[in-house]
Amino acid sequence: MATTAAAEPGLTPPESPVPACMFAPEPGYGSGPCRAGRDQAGESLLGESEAQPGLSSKLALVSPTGEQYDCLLKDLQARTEEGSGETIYVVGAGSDGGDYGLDEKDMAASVATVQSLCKQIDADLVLLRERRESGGRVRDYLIRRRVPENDFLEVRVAVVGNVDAGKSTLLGVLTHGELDNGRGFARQKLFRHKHELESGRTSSVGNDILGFDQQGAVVNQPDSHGGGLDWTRICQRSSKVITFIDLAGHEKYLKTTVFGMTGHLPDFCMLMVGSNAGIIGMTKEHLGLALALNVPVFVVVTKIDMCPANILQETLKLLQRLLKSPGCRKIPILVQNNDDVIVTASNFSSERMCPIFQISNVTGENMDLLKMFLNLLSSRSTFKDDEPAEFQIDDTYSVPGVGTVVSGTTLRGWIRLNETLLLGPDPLGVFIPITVKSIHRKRMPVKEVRGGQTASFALKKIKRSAIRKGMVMVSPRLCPQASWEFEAEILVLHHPTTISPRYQAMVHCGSIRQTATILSMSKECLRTGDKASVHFRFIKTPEYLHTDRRLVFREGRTKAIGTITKLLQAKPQAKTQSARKAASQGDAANEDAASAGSGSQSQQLKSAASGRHRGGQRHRGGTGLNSSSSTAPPAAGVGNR
Ligand SMILES: Nc1nc2c(ncn2[C@@H]2O[C@H](COP(=O)(O)OP(=O)(O)OP(=O)(O)O)[C@@H](O)[C@H]2O)c(=O)[nH]1
Repeated sequence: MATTAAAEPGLTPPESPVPACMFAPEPGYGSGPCRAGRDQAGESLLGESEAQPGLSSKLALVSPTGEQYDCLLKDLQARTEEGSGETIYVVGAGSDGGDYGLDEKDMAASVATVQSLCKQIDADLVLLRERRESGGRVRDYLIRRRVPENDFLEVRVAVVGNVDAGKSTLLGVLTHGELDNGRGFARQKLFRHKHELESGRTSSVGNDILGFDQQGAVVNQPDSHGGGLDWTRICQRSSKVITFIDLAGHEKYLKTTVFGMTGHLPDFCMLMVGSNAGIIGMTKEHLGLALALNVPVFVVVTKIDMCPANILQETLKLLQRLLKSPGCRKIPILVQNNDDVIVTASNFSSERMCPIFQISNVTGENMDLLKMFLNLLSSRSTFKDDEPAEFQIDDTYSVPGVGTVVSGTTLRGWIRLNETLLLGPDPLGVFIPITVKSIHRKRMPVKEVRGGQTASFALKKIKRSAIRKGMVMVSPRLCPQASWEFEAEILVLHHPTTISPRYQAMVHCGSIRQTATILSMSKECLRTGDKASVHFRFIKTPEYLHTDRRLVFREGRTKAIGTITKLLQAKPQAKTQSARKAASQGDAANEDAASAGSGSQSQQLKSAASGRHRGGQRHRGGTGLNSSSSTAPPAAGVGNR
């Protein structure tokens, strides 16, 4: 990964930054799914008649006919669905090539129409900006659907960057609302481990939340005594919650950082760069990782309060050069005002645009722009109501008085309280039935979660030692199968010599993190820059995989990225001692669950253990049964800081 991002600086001459206005948001009614509605509605809607302007005109919202109104409504519905519950809507700018802007009367009539549309879909309208164009005023609105009580829109942002770039400090400032003193004051509130407090280095994957209300105001309020955050209160008051996945900047913790980027499924990646230090250490590595996983990146340049102007300019120049280089192919945009925020946020999920913020955690300069941008980000995950549930586990806990708790991300479908899902695969590839005892979203008890949302589940009658990161809980409808072996198309980003069969490295895929051996490949050997189809085999336990999922394959300085193309069932192999041990532990855990289970659940369990839900076969394997070292989260906190 470093190679993709790293090799190019110096090759591409620096160019002047692209102005944000080149990417102005599309007019509220001029594009997108409305087209279908318009086509159905026929020519009369598209065509501009003397009596009634068409939907592509800037006057479309002034006094639409019934038919036009229905079409506008359909369009808005589709757009809010696509934007996971929200969209940016422009009033006063048609897409018919006419001049932009409305006079006061037409603007008032148009806004009344949009308000009426919003009422129909139970959404609110928030004015983001108003500008003057040749024909009058143009306004950008945020339209956000109201969420039911105890629900909120969720966006995950991975925070990466080199040591001392100011990651933890920025999160402290954003989530606690107090500026830093330049000597580590703000980050104190976030540290999880004693050694992190002493060294100031982040070593594990941390979670912090920032809530926005329907109007876009931050709702976080640290309590006046301990300075802690009441997550439940934040979630109850928020219509959108940003979860920051705070990842370590030090090379020594790169494995954890990769896990955070693959396993926690971020919607976006916030790459932090210290303006005085520039693009050093792990910056390119982290950028390369985000690119490899197709996660859109925005950059936050910190410490502008203490950086001489010429050094800041140099850092920005190198950053833009790096982002534009053939390995990245991004369009860097320096965000300088509210207009730039709106334009970049509306186009951000396109993956190509890369907004750059310049902030100070000490003076708070430009912090409002960053907050506004975060409020406008929409989740990239799409959700279909009828899909079978799938949840990937990224951590396990033993919570006193509660029992075994797993945290992770719901990939699709609904998961409801007291529902029975299949948990697995164990070292034998078996999935066992498991009942969801309670559900928390950001420490808040809820009755259900759906695709795209992170959650923690307290599970009935299972020991924590029987669960490991990378396992899944899925709907029985999926009849899950575990795979020991798979094929992937991979690209070697870096290897000091050549890779050949029998080479072993760590595969990261979602929350799966396990060493795999290369059994065969479509080329004799692979060097940096080579692409090939490669046949892998896990060394410890089979895993639940999907085709088309991205993976990262790495060991030391060797890095490759790829996509799974085929799942393979392996032939049985002689059981080794470690496999026997793992199997016996697995069986013991299953028996625990079985003996504790009652009635139909034990029955189901028997059928599962007898191989009904068994994927793969009996194979050699390691102890696989959880060496997870996570500790119980404090109090009711389940799965989060
Ligand atoms: N003057 C100034 N100091 C800052 C700013 N941001 C962070 N700092 C200081 O920079 C130091 C490092 O900040 P951290 O937030 O610990 O850096 P980090 O990127 O989280 O580092 P790791 O956790 O080790 O990856 C701390 O002493 C902060 O007080 C800023 O904008 N201005």
